[in-house]
Amino acid sequence: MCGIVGIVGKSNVNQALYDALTVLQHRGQDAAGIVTCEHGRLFLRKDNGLVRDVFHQRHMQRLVGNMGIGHVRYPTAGSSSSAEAQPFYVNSPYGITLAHNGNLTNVERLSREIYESDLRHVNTTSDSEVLLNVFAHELAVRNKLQPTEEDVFAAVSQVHRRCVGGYASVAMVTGYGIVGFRDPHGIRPIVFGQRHTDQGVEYMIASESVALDVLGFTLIRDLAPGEAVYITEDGQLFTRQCAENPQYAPCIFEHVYLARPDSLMDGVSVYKARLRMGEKLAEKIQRERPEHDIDVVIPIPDTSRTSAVELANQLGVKFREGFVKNRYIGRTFIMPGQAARKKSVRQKLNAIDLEFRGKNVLLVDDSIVRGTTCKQIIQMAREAGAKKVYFCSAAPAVRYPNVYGIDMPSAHELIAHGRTTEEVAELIGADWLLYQDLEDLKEAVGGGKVKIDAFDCAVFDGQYVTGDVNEQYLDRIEQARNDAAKSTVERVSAIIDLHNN
Ligand SMILES: O=P(O)(O)OC[C@H]1O[C@H](OP(=O)(O)OP(=O)(O)O)[C@H](O)[C@@H]1O
Ligand SMILES: NC(=O)CC[C@H](N)C(=O)O
Ligand SMILES: [Mg+2]
Repeated sequence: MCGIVGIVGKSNVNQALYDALTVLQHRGQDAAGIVTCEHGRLFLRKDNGLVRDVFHQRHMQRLVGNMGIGHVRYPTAGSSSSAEAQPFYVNSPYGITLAHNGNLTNVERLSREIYESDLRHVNTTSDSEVLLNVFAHELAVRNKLQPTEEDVFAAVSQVHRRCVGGYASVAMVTGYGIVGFRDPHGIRPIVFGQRHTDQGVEYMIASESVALDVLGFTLIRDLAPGEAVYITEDGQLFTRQCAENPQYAPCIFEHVYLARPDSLMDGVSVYKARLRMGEKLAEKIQRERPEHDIDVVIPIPDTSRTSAVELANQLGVKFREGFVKNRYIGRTFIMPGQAARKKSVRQKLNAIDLEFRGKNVLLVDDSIVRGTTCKQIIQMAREAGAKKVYFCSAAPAVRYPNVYGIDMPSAHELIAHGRTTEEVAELIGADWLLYQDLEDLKEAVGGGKVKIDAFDCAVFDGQYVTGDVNEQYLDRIEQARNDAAKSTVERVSAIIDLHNN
């Protein structure tokens, strides 16, 4: 779940891209990049780090041009090296740059095809560079000096035929325009919008609607699964369904954890979905423990707050902020290694002892993935003097890897994999543990005003919507991307810039 943005404006777009990336920072903290285009030339700055650390004034001054794209990265393939920061660039045809959120599941086959049939060279292990090369090849075979929207949409259609997995992407065709496209299952989110200026209408494509809001753009809509939007450099907008058999299956985990609550995603308010998750949890507690002895409900900041407030309301139990979050520490779950993740939970959250002393507390989190957060938090609650510590998760047990753009490649690193709820409760040290039911989560997200009846819920039910994910594939990514394997890749790839391991 990286963050992507593209803007076709009427004046320099560098500042707007930067601002949008800061709003999307929660989607990726490892690397950031912006490329702009002026008079047929590209200006690119990308590196490892947070947006505020990657772009200094001297970079911003050089990023000139009225159109550009940007990216914040949370790696799910290859390494975290700055060589794999995005946007990626290929010089032919036209000079194309691309930023990608998601993960391709047939990247090995595509890499072979690109080399053997398309005669293209890819130098990194990033699936996004592969995606870019497939798109570039499909545009190149149209054989046009000046590509039209028809050519761009035809290339996207071919991308859909060849690529499998999750991909929401923006690509800039130098001197011509910006195209946004979404995979035929709509797994990863992407929206577009517009704003009126004295010089004319400006367009923006982004991962989440919150980026549009903050920059004064109004949301036009989400891209449908398989659909593409193309905005020419002079501001004409075209949309086209480019997939043969699109099927809505957006990733439900966006609503659980990934997205900001103030985003509207596929017409659903993430905030409202999280409120409904709290409501459903309360109903489950009332069903299973009508005689509960909970004195206080305490959220684990940040993401679980919304569900926890509603849960407390419905139960009629006091809601208290028992943990204070250090606002200068980022999200723990999307940090690259387990050592960093473990250390930052303690640095990030501190307990207000008075809220725990002598009480039966119900701690609420949005999800339990590796169990890094809840184990430490439960211990902190006990040290703060809690009598009993109950724990509930607004999402069901995460038991299966994600292969579509969330870095959970290894089933064995998931605390609930192959374990019952009672076993997990014991491991994390909770007196009682309650998970949301999957049907309730689906209802919470898809049962509001806008009805969505299918989701990608693979991390909860092991059903992979693209139909190509089998045991061998899962074994391969587990070997390549478990925490131990990743740390070796990181050490090696940090040494050289253009790397090819
Ligand atoms: O079981 P785990 O592997 O620890 O993962 C789950 C935790 O990680 C996330 O929090 P994070 O700190 O990333 O971000 P937040 O501040 O948005 O809650 C999520 O909200 C859970 O608290
Ligand atoms: N989280 C993502 O969307 C990652 C995009 C891409 N697969 C990468 O690793 O850079
Ligand atoms: Mg959290």
